[in-house]
Amino acid sequence: MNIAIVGTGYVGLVTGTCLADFGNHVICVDIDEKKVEMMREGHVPIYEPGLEEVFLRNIKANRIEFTTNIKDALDVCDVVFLALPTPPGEDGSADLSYVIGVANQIGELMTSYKVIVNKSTVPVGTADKVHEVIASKTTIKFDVVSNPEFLREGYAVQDFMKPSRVVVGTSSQKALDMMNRIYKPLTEAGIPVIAMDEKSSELTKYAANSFLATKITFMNEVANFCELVGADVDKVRLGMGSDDRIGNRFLFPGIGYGGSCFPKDVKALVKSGKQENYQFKVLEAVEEVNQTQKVILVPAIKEYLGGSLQGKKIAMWGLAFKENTDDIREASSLDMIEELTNQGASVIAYDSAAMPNVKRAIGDKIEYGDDMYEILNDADVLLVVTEWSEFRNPKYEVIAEKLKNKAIFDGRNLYDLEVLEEKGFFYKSIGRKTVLPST
Ligand SMILES: NC(=O)c1ccc[n+]([C@@H]2O[C@H](COP(=O)([O-])OP(=O)(O)OC[C@H]3O[C@@H](n4cnc5c(N)ncnc54)[C@H](O)[C@@H]3O)[C@@H](O)[C@H]2O)c1
Ligand SMILES: O=c1ccn([C@@H]2O[C@H](COP(=O)(O)OP(=O)(O)O[C@H]3O[C@H](CO)[C@@H](O)[C@H](O)[C@H]3O)[C@@H](O)[C@H]2O)c(=O)[nH]1
Repeated sequence: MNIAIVGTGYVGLVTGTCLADFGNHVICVDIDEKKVEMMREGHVPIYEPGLEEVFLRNIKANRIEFTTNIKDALDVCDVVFLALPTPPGEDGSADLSYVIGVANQIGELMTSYKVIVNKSTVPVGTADKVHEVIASKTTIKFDVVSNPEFLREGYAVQDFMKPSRVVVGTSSQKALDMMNRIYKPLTEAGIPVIAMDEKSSELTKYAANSFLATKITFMNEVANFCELVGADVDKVRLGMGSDDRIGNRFLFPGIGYGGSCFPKDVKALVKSGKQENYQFKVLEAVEEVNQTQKVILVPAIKEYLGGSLQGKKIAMWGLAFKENTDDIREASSLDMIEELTNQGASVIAYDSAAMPNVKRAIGDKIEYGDDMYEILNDADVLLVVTEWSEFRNPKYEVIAEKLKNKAIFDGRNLYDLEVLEEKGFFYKSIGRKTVLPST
């Protein structure tokens, strides 16, 4: 099948590359000329482990091409996926201007029947809006489908190739048949395609992300309570998660959820509720708790350092919102940097992937280092922010030798309490006993 992908970011490029790998001919469209040029030259413009190999394989097989001209794609493709940004507007609702803008272009330029598939995360009713916009520009037949994407950054290719399900929202049997053809390689591997109406499909995406954000936030509150009563959240997590009605995944407490999706999607669902005079009380609380959780270690560092952060130097391991990505959107690192520097501390950070993005965002507000151990020189304490594997088994002797104080504040619970106790560190993590040095 000939497939167009409009918007070649995380979702679009992964979708396009994987659909090409299923044997389709894919044309990727993006307005960013630099990005298109890079892709034409065989470079993946985003940091996504595992993507380059599949990308290059399909370029070599001439199954994927790139253009800035949407007309080129519309002339030859039967199915047009929209993978466009839907950032939060000023009031928290999803900004649909990219999606509606491209819908207008499609209406003006299409010359034959098309299935327009919306992969962006959009509020309930967007498929109807897109339908209206296109229909106002053309008399040619078309269908609009909602097909939300559930991939995670850092695991995007495996999530696309082996999702737990594919959700397809459409009221057109013809469009559903085409979607079933596209996803046949997945259904043949036992992955269900769940068909439903457009609105239910659109809401499924927000409900899934909001539920996962709630699950994490609930565990963060349990962790905070564990600290007050002397329980260990890791044990509570195992005890709870073994009940398969609860499940072990997304129960890891930490320094709040970030990224380009959970924060914006929770906000957008709260806003959609308000527009219907409905108050999502649980989600409002989730947002509030998450904001506090992101900086929860700052007062602990301040207390450890004698009640003031003025003139103190904090070494930070990790800046990305999670491991395996260079993405810093809504990353807890940024909230902590803001809070620490506002209180007079300086920060020196190391992250193997996210430093260029942080430099672009906040420049020399902090210092950067190329070596995870060198940034510890003369720092007062170590703050672990992202769960990159390279931080999991560090050289404790080097940390102890370089830091002014043998103190680690860990937002990801990476280390064993017993090991840190034996090594003589002060060690504060989330929802577990604080390890105090014996002397
Ligand atoms: N990033 C994720 O992990 C993820 C996962 C699931 C769903 N989503 C949703 O998918 C959508 C896209 O997210 P993303 O992270 O891929 O965004 P992104 O910002 O990485 O990519 C969007 C791309 O669209 C391009 N673009 C903008 N306007 C355009 C236009 N008029 N024509 C052609 N291209 C245009 C941009 O240049 C950019 O390359 C959002 O709604 C997001 O919420 C994202
Ligand atoms: O047990 C957990 C799991 C995650 N997180 C945090 O939650 C955030 C989001 O993590 P993750 O879900 O792995 O990353 P995303 O790439 O943002 O993926 C989410 O957002 C995407 C965009 O909508 C969806 O497609 C995915 O299904 C959904 O998992 C990060 O800050 C993580 O550190 C925790 O604190 N504890």
